[in-house]
Amino acid sequence: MEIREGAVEIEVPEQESEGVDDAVFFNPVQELNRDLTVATLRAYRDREPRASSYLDAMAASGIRGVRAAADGWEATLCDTDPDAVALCKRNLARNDLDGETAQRDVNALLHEELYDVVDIDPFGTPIPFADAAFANVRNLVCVTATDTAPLCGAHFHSGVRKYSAIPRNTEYHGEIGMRILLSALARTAARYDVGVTPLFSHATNHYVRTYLELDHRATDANETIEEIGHIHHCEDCLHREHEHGLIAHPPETCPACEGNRVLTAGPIWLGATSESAFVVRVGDHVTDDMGTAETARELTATIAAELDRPTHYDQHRLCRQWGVTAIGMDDFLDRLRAAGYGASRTHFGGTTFKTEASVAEIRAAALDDG
Ligand SMILES: C[S@@+](CC[C@H](N)C(=O)[O-])C[C@H]1O[C@@H](n2cnc3c(N)ncnc32)[C@H](O)[C@@H]1O
Ligand SMILES: [Zn+2]
Repeated sequence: MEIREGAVEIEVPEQESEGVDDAVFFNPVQELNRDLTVATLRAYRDREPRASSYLDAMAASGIRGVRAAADGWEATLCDTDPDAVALCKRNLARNDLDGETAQRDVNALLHEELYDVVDIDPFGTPIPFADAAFANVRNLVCVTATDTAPLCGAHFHSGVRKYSAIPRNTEYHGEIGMRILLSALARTAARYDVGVTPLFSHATNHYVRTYLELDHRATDANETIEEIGHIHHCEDCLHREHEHGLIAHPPETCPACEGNRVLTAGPIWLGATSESAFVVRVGDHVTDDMGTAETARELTATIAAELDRPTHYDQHRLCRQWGVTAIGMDDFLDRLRAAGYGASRTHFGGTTFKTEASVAEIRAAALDDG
């Protein structure tokens, strides 16, 4: 079956063959992820014009690598599966594009060749590929993680094992998952004296995606580690606070309600998960030939406007807690702003928001009886 994505035409396995064990993988639902990848690579080239080589580390049909090659990247498409590599070759040829292919374990390839950009898009967790990527790549590491249940704390022990961190299943679990992933990636990079700056990160129910710019000095790695710490969350009143540092000092009781059901998550990434100006550029590089252009533009606009805070709130969850009726989000955010607090929507959900106000301050500012 042929499909068109962006500027290229790609042969992909028939959808009916999904149940066939050895079919080359293709997921049409990841089109948004791929469109945003193309836009991010364009924005990144504006930022770092010397970056030219792109490794599609787990290529499957090769759709990412082919789209990057069509945009002028020197693309290498790697997969362990010989059928996938054969399909990658056909898809490059179908679009008259040059590009290398490699039937290799990408961890081995990364230790032999130097690339400016690597795209890690595995089944489940990316952690088995993180060491080779951070030890060897020059500029940018793009990562998808589809194991959201371990990341968010829904599969607690699996999360602890894979990410060497304690996740917590709070009402902002999507953000916890993103920050647990960033923490594990940042700590891995630091082992190679590499610092990371998240340029753009987004989360859906199905996956987390992040783009990390690398800096190759020990001092950069030290600065990265300073962005790591812990979040303390009260299950009784939803108060939360954070502290930087690798050692956690959880309060014995909640400072807001004095309850004793305080959960601690970490080590977790507390720094910015995206760079706002860069995300605006990503949105500018979304083009009308992309099937998800509208969604991609909306998502980048929302993320670019998000306040830089380590957790977010959900108005509906708070209102349930307080036994009051929720109001429209615009009104709700206006009330917070009128009371002097910064407030923004987030991409984690339609009723979610970020603010520096505490739960008690939000209640006072946003409730009619406040
Ligand atoms: C989720 S799919 C990739 C999807 C593809 N990037 C896309 O956008 O459609 C994961 C691929 O990784 C390949 N793979 C698994 N382990 C690998 C390894 N160690 N090195 C290279 N490829 C690997 C699998 O054969 C599979 O084709
Ligand atoms: Zn409390």
